[in-house]
Amino acid sequence: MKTFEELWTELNHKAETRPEGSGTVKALDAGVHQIGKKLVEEAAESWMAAEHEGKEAAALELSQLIYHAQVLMIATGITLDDVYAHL
Ligand SMILES: N=c1c2ncn([C@@H]3O[C@H](COP(=O)(O)OP(=O)(O)OP(=O)(O)O)[C@@H](O)[C@H]3O)c2ncn1[C@@H]1O[C@H](COP(=O)(O)O)[C@@H](O)[C@H]1O
Repeated sequence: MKTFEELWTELNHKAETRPEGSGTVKALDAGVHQIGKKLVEEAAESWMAAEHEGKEAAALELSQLIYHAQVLMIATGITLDDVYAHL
């Protein structure tokens, strides 16, 4: 298990060190357009799971939505503080 901030630290480290086999590095190389498509896909899957599949399935999809949101932030140079400023 990891927290939002722990995932953020891990993904930024992956982006900096670019380890072999990292899905995050692959996603960043694919670019903002592809990352955005995954974000929308996971948002839709979160909605469908919440409405039809129950809490556990919805939690899984939401974790993937958070992951892709963080990847999009890294790809565009948006920091946690940039986002937190709007909460
Ligand atoms: N939390 C996640 C996470 N959530 C989702 N995903 C990615 O999102 C995909 C899920 O999308 P789908 O459900 O649509 O599954 P899919 O259609 O089979 O996936 P694709 O074919 O579209 O890749 C997964 O295959 C992963 O590529 C994640 N990839 C990584 N993480 C975390 O990020 C960390 C770093 O990952 P790497 O960069 O791969 O080392 C890991 O330790 C994990 O904690």
